[in-house]
Amino acid sequence: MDMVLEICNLCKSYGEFSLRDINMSLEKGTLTGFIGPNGAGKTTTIKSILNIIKPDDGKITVLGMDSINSDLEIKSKLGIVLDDGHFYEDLTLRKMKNLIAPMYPTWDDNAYNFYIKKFELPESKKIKDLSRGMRMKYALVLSLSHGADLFILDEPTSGLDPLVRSELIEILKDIVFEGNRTVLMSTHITSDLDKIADYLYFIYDGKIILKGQKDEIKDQHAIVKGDTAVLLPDYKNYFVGINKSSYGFEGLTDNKAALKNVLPDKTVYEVPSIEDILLYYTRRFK
Ligand SMILES: Nc1ncnc2c1ncn2[C@@H]1O[C@H](COP(=O)(O)OP(=O)(O)OP(=O)(O)O)[C@@H](O)[C@H]1O
Repeated sequence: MDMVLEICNLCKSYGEFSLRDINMSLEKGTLTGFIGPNGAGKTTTIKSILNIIKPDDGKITVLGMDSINSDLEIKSKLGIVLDDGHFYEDLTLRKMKNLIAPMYPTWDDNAYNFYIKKFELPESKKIKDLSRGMRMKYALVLSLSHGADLFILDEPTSGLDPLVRSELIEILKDIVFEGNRTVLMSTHITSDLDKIADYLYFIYDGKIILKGQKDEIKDQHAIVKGDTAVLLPDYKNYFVGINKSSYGFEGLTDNKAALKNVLPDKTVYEVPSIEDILLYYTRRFK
């Protein structure tokens, strides 16, 4: 398997918060969703990958290179979209491009012109006059024009209206489509990942508590509903969490196959959304 990012035992502490033994591997040509509640450690992990902050421990290899020793070479091959955008606000899109292009030996002006048109960006507007969605698209155009192999995006869809969000999601889908480019994106908007993610990493309080192929995770879990009377005494072993009421129970199982053997047919099993999974795990660890 061709790995474009490998994180081994990454640790970083800020006072009471600790990122603990984060391990992550990204396979070329895939899109990985990095999810978790506020303050879980997503941005800290991403900033460690980008060598913006110094980890206390661990090793990060990006595109086969050490993240600290090969910082500049790695940056030239990354597409980065962070919340605190790194553009000169008073420049127009065209002027900003003219400033950035010479920094990349691989810059492709035809690609730039193609994507500027495709994403319908107004080149003569100033950066400060762009909407949030336009900024995201502009950052992606620049990354695509210098031939980035790995796209690292922190909350790219937050604050965007549903139409612009779905447009951006289509763009990200296209980016990985040919199998040569890889995307890691952190997000709170899990419905976006339901549509496009190949892999998921779920971080909670500085620790990865669930990871794997999205389809496998969804297949292994189920939202289960039924009459409380059918629950066996050891039912808790099968559930990540369960809510009971006078109408019956609803819970998330992390072992659908085993539960189906012990609970009767009239119990209902539904495919969980990523949001369901995130909520049940967050409540369990709270
Ligand atoms: N420079 C810093 N100094 C001190 N504490 C920090 C610093 N940066 C982050 N933290 C703390 O580290 C923890 C993790 O923050 P981080 O930004 O990585 O979380 P996150 O998962 O990206 O959250 P969100 O979804 O809200 O963006 C938080 O408790 C935060 O307050």
